[in-house]
Amino acid sequence: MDGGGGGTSAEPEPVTVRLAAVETATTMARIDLRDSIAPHRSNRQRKSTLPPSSATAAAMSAMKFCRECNNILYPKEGKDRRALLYACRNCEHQEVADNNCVYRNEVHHAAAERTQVLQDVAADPTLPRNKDVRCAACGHGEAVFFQATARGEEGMTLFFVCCNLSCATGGADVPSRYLRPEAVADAVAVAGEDQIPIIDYQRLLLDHGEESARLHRVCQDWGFFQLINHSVPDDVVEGMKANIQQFFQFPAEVKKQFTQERGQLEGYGQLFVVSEDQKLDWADMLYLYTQPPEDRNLRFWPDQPANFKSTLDKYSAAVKDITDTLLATMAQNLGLEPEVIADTCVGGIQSVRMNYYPPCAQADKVVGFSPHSDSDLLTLVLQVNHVQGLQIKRNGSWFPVKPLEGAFVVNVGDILEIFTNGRYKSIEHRAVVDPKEERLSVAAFHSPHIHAMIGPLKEIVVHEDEAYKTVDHEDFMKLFFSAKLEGKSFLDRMKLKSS
Ligand SMILES: O=C(O)CCC(=O)C(=O)O
Ligand SMILES: [Fe+2]
Repeated sequence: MDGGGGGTSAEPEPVTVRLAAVETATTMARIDLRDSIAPHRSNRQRKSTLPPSSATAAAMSAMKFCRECNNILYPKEGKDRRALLYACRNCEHQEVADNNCVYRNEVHHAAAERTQVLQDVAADPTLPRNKDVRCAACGHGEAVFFQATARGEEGMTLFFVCCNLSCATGGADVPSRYLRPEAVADAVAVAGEDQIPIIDYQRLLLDHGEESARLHRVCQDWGFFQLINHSVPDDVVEGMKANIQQFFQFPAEVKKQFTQERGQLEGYGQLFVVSEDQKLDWADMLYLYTQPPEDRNLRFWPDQPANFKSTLDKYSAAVKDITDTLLATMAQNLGLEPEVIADTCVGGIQSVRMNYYPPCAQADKVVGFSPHSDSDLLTLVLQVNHVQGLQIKRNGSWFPVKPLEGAFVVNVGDILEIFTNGRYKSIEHRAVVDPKEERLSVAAFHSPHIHAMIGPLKEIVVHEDEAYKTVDHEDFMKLFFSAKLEGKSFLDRMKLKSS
């Protein structure tokens, strides 16, 4: 089942309904057989590329007129003389062309200011759409387009308006469903404070003394750590990053083939969309069940990029392997036989959630991923690009995590807190959004098998009271979803009153 803040989706419309402008100015005149197509340029460069100077435009559009009757001369093939002629359609006059260029189409590409574009144009259902363009400002892959005369320019201008709302509006119009005033109110710990602890996986394997003792303390004090020197091969990690970046760049119609089914989590969409008036996270996700392999529903696994499935397969196995090792070490640290936890993980459930957080010009008014704790045993998060956004609740304020290149951010989930009767802490965390750049992450959630009982391990509570209820895994998930849907703290529901 799900780890983390997973949920149901009544209307899993992806968040990518925001926009920016890409403008293409098309000036028609006489063809020079070599069309000139200027590459995309930034706003700053734009002034020098758009529009063509009036002198150039005039030269390109110069027309010839009949010296007998003053009507327009049209280009015509002169078969006898094997030459290009200009002929009058009113009288018999014709003359040999002094230049073989009869038509020239100049296309200037430039990211433009939105001087004339109405803000809701991207939502206009009557306008044609194009999915072969990519917005220079936000990377979004869908635009509406229309033709109009641009002020002070000759010829027609073809306007492309990005369908990414926050992009085109400069963030002025973040839809109200995404506005989260509470996000602004919450204090964020000042930069310069300690970072979350680092655990070296190789040292953990080699010496079961110092590093594993540190791991034990970290799980009690922080509930979060970065795992370096882990065993997932670089090519698998890099392959995973590349695949997921490519997937989220596909046009909406490609991604929508994998859309979640109503009331289900798996697939492409958003989390916990249950009603029209509900606040939404500024994120899209692709959520897949990956282990045990027989639980995979390949209908939701993208078939492009071409090696997506094989990469995720390798990634899933490698990450599960690390998780099993970490859990065995933790069990020993808790004074248990390693099998006590490991046995619950034979046939254990792993799901992978790939998170895409588009940039938002009003980043401090939206939330990428609402505060939550993960409902699993252990989560391993891979940061896909350099943009940070994960924050954990520590000493009452939000503590920004700075992921190390190639490391996993690992966190204790609710089930591990319950198994350990509260010794290990499942920490609330959230993701914030960057004003300019997209952010991507891949979270792998690990839970016991579906028949496991979820409650304090009996070996742990020999001499103490149980602080949490014991329920079977299916009831646990039902409780998780109902708490989530009612916006209640899930762990509080699992706590026994006396604790
Ligand atoms: O994006 C992140 O860094 C964290 C995502 C997360 O917390 C989750 O998927 O449960
Ligand atoms: Fe999470």
